[in-house]
Amino acid sequence: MTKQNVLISAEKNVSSSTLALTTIMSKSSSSTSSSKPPAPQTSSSINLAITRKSLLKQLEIESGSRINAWVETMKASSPTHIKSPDAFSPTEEHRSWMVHHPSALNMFEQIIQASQGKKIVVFLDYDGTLSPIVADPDRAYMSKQMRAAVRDVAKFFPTAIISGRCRDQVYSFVKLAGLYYAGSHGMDIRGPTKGAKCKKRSDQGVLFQAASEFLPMIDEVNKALIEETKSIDGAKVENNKFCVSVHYRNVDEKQWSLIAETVTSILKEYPQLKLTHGRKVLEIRPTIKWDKGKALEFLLESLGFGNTNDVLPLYIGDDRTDEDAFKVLREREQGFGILVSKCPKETSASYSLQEPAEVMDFLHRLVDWKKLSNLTRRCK
Ligand SMILES: O=P(O)(O)OC[C@H]1O[C@H](O[C@H]2O[C@H](CO)[C@@H](O)[C@H](O)[C@H]2O)[C@H](O)[C@@H](O)[C@@H]1O
Repeated sequence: MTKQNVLISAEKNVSSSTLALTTIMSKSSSSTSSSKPPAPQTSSSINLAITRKSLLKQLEIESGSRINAWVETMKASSPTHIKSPDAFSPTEEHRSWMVHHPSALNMFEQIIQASQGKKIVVFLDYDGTLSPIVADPDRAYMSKQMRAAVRDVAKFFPTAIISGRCRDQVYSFVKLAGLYYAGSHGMDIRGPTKGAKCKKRSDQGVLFQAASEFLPMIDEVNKALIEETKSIDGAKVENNKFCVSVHYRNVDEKQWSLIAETVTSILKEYPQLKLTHGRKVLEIRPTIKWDKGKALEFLLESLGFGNTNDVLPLYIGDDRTDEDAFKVLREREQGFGILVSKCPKETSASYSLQEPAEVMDFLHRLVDWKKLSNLTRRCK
């Protein structure tokens, strides 16, 4: 919807407010009609015109400032607007951030120390964690080396991938059967399918779907978003089954407010859906209380670690939506959140890694440590 359309719908609202106001005014004038002469037509019309004008102005300001707020957040969450620190000369801000969120590679010994007597469970986000961020979401492939690292980790530790993407899509990138997959921001969870020969792989082993009743609504919104954004150059709508992503990475920044307006005006018709921010993407999701943090808790429960301290969950992710999982770990005082980021960011994670390459190093170290400790145990 264009700005003009937003104003048209605002005007519709004003018309009904004005109508209500007219009714009140005419009621109050009729109740006093016996004692007072009706107000002259001209003054009433002038008053109404002024009220209508100021209401319209007010609505325009409110709608405009809401869009501005969205655009500001879109800019703030876009890497090009964040000053990327030089790895060799980090800024003061970055240095002090690193004090609070040190590198998980440098803190590896401490992490292992904390895992003594506990079972490590590994949770991994996909985009920006296992695969580098690229312009085309359909081509966000993970490297063979990364796949091998994840496969090795899954041999030694229960491992889950929790992504904003549709579960089947993540599986088509990762292609590893021995893992748990939680797609659509954790709303669609499937267990490992290793060894199973089933044609309908995608339906097999489904453990939980938190938002099945939203499927028709998500489909409808997806179609509306495709239709309304098709004239915006570079915009891309991705159907993630229980949620929808509207990408603006390839949209000219001057058009970002148009994207925000279009999406928010469609969502006005769907109060059961909410809008959140990702990396140059607007994400439309059901308002249910389910997120990556809930998915993490669900998976721990399914693995038999719901009510025990014998577990050390490690969650590695780069995005705002991963913060829900980092918060859960903080609240449970269990395990560690590891944020993948080159820039200082507000986060509930304990540690940091700079990029997917460092994530791969971290996974290798976990595997090497486990192999060595198994060997040492056997030799005793
Ligand atoms: O939870 P995640 O696995 O991190 O998924 C979050 C979103 O990731 C994808 O978009 C992001 O990665 C794209 C490929 O690198 C990039 O082009 C886009 O700008 C990023 O926002 C995915 O396409 C979305 O559907 C996910 O919600």
